[in-house]
Amino acid sequence: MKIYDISMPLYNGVPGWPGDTPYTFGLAWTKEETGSVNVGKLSLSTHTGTHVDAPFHFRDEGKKLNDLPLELYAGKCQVMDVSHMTSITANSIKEKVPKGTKRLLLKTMAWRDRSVFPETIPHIEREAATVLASLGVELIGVDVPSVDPLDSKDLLAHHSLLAHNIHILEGLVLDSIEEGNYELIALPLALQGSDASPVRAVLRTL
Ligand SMILES: N[C@@H](CC(=O)c1ccccc1NC=O)C(=O)O
Repeated sequence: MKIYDISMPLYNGVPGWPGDTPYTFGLAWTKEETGSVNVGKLSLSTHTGTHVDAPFHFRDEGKKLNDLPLELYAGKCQVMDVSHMTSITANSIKEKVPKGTKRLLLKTMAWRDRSVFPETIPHIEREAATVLASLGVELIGVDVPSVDPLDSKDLLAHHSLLAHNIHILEGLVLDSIEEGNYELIALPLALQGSDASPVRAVLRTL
């Protein structure tokens, strides 16, 4: 069965949220030093590359990563092309998303040059969260670093999605993925108490 990798490759210098901990990988021990093995060492933000946000990221009382069910991140999903939109509106969701969609990935194509952090991205409008919830959506994924505008302080989309119990997956790579139905697997690491986690996100055809 074909697996489509929809994760950002991680490498030294991969762009991250401005000012956040840079991603670095190197060898802590080399085979020459140990006589037997190479051993890598990572330094990274929980928001590195393709990642899930736990509610604790933007709400002190919010659930932490290990409080969230893994079922959210594995199962049937729909990919919807929104590449012509500057923001994701309630109407566009109403028109295109069938009732009963539990996981929805939005292909905005707004982050074209992945070697630099984007300057502007489309965001999800507050009213769209209400419509998403009424359709049964529990997980929303985007191919940009945030569901809010990058300079947002109130994080309206994050909060309105959470108010409807909709969880967030960010930084997907959907360039070669066509609209349609797939199986998603994007499991977070078992980071106890965390606000977020990088994931290896993949799609499989049904
Ligand atoms: N809330 C944004 C991310 C965010 O705000 C952020 C991510 C990493 C490091 C710092 C951040 N924000 C403010 O300092 C998001 O999850 O889309």
